[in-house]
Amino acid sequence: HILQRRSPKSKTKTLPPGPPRLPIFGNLLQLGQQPHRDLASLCDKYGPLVYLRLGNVDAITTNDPNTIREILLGQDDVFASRPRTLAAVHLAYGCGDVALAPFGPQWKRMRRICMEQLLTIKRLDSFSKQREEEAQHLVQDVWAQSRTGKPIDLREVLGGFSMNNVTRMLLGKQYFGAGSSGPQEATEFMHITHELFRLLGLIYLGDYLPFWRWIDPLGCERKMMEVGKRIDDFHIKIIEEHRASNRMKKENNESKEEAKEMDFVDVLLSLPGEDGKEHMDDLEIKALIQDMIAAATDTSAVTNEWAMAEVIKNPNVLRKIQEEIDSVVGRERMVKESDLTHLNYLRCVVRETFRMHPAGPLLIPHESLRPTTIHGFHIPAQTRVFINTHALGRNRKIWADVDEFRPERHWPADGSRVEISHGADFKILPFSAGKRKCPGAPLGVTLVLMALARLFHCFNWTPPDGETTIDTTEVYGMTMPKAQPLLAVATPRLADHTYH
Ligand code: HEM
Repeated sequence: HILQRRSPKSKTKTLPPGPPRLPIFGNLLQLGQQPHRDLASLCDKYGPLVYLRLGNVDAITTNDPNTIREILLGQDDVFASRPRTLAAVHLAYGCGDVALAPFGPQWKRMRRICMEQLLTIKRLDSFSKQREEEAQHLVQDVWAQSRTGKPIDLREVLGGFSMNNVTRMLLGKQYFGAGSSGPQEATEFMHITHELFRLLGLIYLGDYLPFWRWIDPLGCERKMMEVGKRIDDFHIKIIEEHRASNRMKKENNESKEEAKEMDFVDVLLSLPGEDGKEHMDDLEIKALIQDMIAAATDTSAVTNEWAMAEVIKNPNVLRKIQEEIDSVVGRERMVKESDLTHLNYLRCVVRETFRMHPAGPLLIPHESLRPTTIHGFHIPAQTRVFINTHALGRNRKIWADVDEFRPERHWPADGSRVEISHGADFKILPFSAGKRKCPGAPLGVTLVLMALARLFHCFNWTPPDGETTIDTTEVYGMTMPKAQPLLAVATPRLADHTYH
């Protein structure tokens, strides 16, 4: 399968194998509505490392653990950049954030703020009470809905759980429920966030064919600008509200210095800026607010919905999860965060969910900073890298019965604690690895385990009346949700007093 290709700059170098391409479009038209599946078929046909030409952009894709390890760890310094896509420019403050920023001093500074100021163990611990309240709110919401006997929309319930956890930590307020500033603001906020994910996930032709931007028949770029502006209005309002509340606190001599009282926006407002400036630029603060909301909410909500869908489809798995929680926690109290490390079978369920439904099916695309070589093949500078984690989890060379949801396959022979966020073998990669790996993995894992533990401990779950199974069709996006929201019937399984 090794095709000799000539790149304009390096006439004799051999690019990795890949499909034949059309003039101008290259291989663009070979990617359809499910690009992760199209890219997987190309790996089946051409091998573990495939070269594509997408319009005027060089690209590679892989679903192979050793190649992924080489890209993300072995050559981390070459592949740690991001492409400046139009969505990133219009929706992430000109790539001034962390997640979509090209490699360089600005990304390093923003990433350091994330790691050393926002997502520290101490800071995350300081929000454990809020997370506990949100878990209780989730159970009570489902309990109240279960009394009607009607199917519950789990997408709505789990989306609210993730969003509330994130906004309480980030903004100090709940968006859905008693602490909300009003249903209209919450709905608008949720709507605009969904629109943001949709646009960030698009493979927009204008990124690959410059002439396309002149035509833009669906008005994509205009839409990106519109959404970017509406989100910016939200961020401006958030910052103004915080400044006003801090001024009032100062006038009343109240101090917010205790770390446990500071939400993320307060922390950012208190940090010095670059080059000796007293404060960070508002643009940087807005970009970080944006990243925290975008990176934390949908990823955990989508993972929870998939886990619930697969478990409801597999009643044996549900029974085993419940047996484990009953034996570790009992039936007289709710699951607490400190229980989560002891729920090894549930941890296998989450690992299996990530194998089949990774929240970032192509991670966030990486880009090479300079020319390099992988497995002897030439990779030009500025090559876009699609690490196909969806296809990695379904790679038949490394997994058996890939379409079966079987948590037992992750059970460690020595009975040790099941690791969710990383694994040396690179056979699943839910949070990536290397310089760009997810800095929110510990929080993400906690949000996922907690919601699942509570919902499986407190309720029995069945598909809606008349339906024997759960549809697991997916729809491609930056995170990849089920095509249809998950509906299921909940029946309380603990004594009434336990729920209050
Ligand atoms: C189940 C939950 C989550 C999953 C599955 C997940 C997964 C990912 C993945 C796959 C990436 C891309 C890595 C790469 O391109 O190599 C990423 C990046 C990122 N995630 Fe998460 N994530 C989750 C939760 C969170 C949370 C809770 C936060 C923060 C509060 C967060 C913040 C970020 C940030 C800032 C980046 C960009 C890192 C960079 O480019 O330097 N994530 N995440």
